[in-house]
Amino acid sequence: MDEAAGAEEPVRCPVCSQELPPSRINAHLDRCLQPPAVPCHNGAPGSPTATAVPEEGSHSAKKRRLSPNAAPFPLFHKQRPGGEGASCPALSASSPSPAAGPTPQPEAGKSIPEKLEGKPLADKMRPTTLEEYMGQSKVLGTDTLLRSLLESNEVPSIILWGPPGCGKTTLAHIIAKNSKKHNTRFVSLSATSASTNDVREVIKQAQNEQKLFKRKTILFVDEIHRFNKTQQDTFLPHVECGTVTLIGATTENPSFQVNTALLSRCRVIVLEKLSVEAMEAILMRAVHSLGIRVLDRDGHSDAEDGNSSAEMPVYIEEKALSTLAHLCDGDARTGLNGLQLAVQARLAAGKQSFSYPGTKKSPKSGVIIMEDHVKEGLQRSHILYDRAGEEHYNCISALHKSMRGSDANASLYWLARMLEGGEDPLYVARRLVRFASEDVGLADPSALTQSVAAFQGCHLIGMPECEVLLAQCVTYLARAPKSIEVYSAYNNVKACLKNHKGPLPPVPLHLRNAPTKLMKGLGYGQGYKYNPMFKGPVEQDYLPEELRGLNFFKKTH
Ligand SMILES: Nc1ncnc2c1ncn2[C@@H]1O[C@H](COP(=O)(O)OP(=O)(O)OP(=O)(O)O)[C@@H](O)[C@H]1O
Repeated sequence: MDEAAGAEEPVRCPVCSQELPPSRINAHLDRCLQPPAVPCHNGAPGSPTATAVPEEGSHSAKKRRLSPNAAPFPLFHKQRPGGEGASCPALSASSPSPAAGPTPQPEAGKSIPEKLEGKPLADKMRPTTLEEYMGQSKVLGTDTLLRSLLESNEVPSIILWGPPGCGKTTLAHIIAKNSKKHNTRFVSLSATSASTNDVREVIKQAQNEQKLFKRKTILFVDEIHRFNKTQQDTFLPHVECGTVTLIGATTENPSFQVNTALLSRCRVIVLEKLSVEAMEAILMRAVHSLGIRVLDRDGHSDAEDGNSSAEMPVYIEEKALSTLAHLCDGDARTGLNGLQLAVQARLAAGKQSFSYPGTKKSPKSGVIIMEDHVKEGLQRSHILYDRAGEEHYNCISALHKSMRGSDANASLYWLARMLEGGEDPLYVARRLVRFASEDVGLADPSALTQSVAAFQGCHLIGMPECEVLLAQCVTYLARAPKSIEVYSAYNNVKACLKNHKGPLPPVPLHLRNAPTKLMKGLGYGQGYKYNPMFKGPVEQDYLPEELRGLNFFKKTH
């Protein structure tokens, strides 16, 4: 450490937050770490809100082993929830985060119900290595930039942008685990609940860590788009000077939601919805980890029937896994939670004898999870409504037709089917704007105002609050008088243009603007009758000569 430079700037004790000259910090730290607890609080017990655990074998780790009852050292051991120094829920820092632990293995000796206890299956199955991380080969494939940066531990500041459950948090944890090998701290914040002070606190600790132990800090900010401009600005200088390496995760387009200055200092990594194949691999890994046997179409199990001492073997149809992989819309959390619910529900139903349909195989005894059970295991919304598939189009069509038929009741039903199924409210709102013009049209021009307002309202407040805005607008549109006059007339004009043979007729000279002398000389604007100058109706043609007499409002298809 540069002592001379440090002498000018005091450093902060990560234990008690006291500011000290750098020359005194080591002695002070030794005192702070002495067992029994030496009160070195400066009136701010547990004030640092982030926690981290030291590297095995590091100086501080050894100290901790020597003094198990030492005063809380929030930088170096996990805080107890609710206890003194309990961390802000928005904030956690770790080396051994759940993700940084060992690869989830079938917990030997435990029954399936026991394995399903506690944390959600999706959390238990969170990959801890790039090898276990499925899909996303475009950004993480063998020859990609990100992969080589990660392998050389050159982690740049990045923004991970992708839909829910596609693996943003998981990737951040894998990066953290990888960096841990190179003596880097990992701190995570959730932008939904962290305050600007929390951010400042993390940055102060990162500065101290750098000064005292030359340790880098990776700061993971989940849902970074939820931070306001001031909060995002707080990171800026520290990202720039390398005090923290920022990994932000967002489901929203960062071009709109992340400050331009911050964005320009980060690489944006676009993660995609997980493919069905990746989902199948994720589910298969979970099924194997739980010790569930997979039955193929012929009723063959991937484990020998007689080789297990399990009292109640659990089977799952291959088809059920495939359906789950299709229905969860590339969201691994939804898929794994759906699997968990299906298994738990079938376990609760108890052991049964079943013969596998369509085969001559002898009946099996145990628990079987079939396609229908998996659908039940998924949230009901995911069964009723497959956002990516046909149901999306079926439901929007049903909504449109119900409103056109002025059936407010049915309209609300289809609206709810979509929203409860996780449809993007802005997609529905955009369709309503279109409907207001296409089907209500001039019979009630304020329908357009209503629907645009509903769209903006949805944009402002998001789900679930915006559902009532959409319900109001849908009811308004269903009850409104209908007119397709403008819609049909415009279609007639488009058809006329499309079917026109030869060059399009020129704009009549009298309708042309004549801003220059030359144009005037060419006859532009000549003979044009300026309507306000006339008391009564003005006789004047507005269509090109060859189209005169054509009435698009009357013309039928
Ligand atoms: N690429 C992947 N490979 C394997 N498992 C994955 C992958 N992506 C996600 N998962 C599983 O899904 C769970 C949820 O993923 P994760 O928390 O990383 O999603 P996310 O993109 O951060 O979602 P959100 O935006 O909702 O926070 C993980 O715990 C893990 O079990």
